[in-house]
Amino acid sequence: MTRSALTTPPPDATRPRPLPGAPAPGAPLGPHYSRCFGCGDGHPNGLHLTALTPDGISVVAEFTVEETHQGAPGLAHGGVLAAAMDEVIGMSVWLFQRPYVTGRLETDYLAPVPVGTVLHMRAWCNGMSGRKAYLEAEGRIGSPDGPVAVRAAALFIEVAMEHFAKHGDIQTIADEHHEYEVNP
Ligand SMILES: CCCCCCCC(=O)SCCNC(=O)CCNC(=O)[C@H](O)C(C)(C)COP(=O)(O)OP(=O)(O)OC[C@H]1O[C@@H](n2cnc3c(N)ncnc32)[C@H](O)[C@@H]1OP(=O)(O)O
Repeated sequence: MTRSALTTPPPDATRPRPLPGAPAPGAPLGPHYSRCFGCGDGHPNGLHLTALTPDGISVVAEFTVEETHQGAPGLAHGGVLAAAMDEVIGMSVWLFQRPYVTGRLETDYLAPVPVGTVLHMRAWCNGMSGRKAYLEAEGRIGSPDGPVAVRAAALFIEVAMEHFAKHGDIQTIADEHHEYEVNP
């Protein structure tokens, strides 16, 4: 992965461990918000990623590239692929039970991704330091061992729940996020 210093963990970063209460290995991860463009099952034209964690600290997910995801004829749009990578990385940082947002996302496109492809994605954390989490993801064509089409590195920043309460409906957040105590 070609990455900048901004998405490279500093020497003092710590490796995350599975937290008590992490989803059981292999159990499906539900959407963090039903209207989320990436994972929401109530979104009319979102990406509808489906995901699980094999180990409580990383996530594997599948994204089926549809006609509505095209950029060039028959091929996935690069921004849509970046959104899918952002989402799977966001799902992985979600395992640490603190609210994070994307600060920076770097993406390498290695091969075109045709409509009809199931992109097998994997995201993991390379280190955490203070409010910063340094994460990485890859997307493989057709199977978990298929050719790598996309790689991403990201810096996520921990925020207070007020970050979401300012523009979102706090009751919806409370209803959908039992992981967090919501005190707007
Ligand atoms: C409960 C529901 C969960 C839903 C999850 C959904 C997740 C998402 O959809 S994320 C959406 C896309 N992302 C966003 O909208 C984020 C928009 N950005 C922001 O809100 C702010 O810029 C935010 C929160 C990232 C940082 O602001 P703030 O809290 O004031 O912190 P700030 O002091 O600027 O930065 C903290 C540290 O991060 C670094 N940093 C912040 N942004 C970046 C960046 N883009 N690149 C590199 N470093 C950065 C700063 O340099 C600083 O470093 P240091 O502590 O070493 O000086």
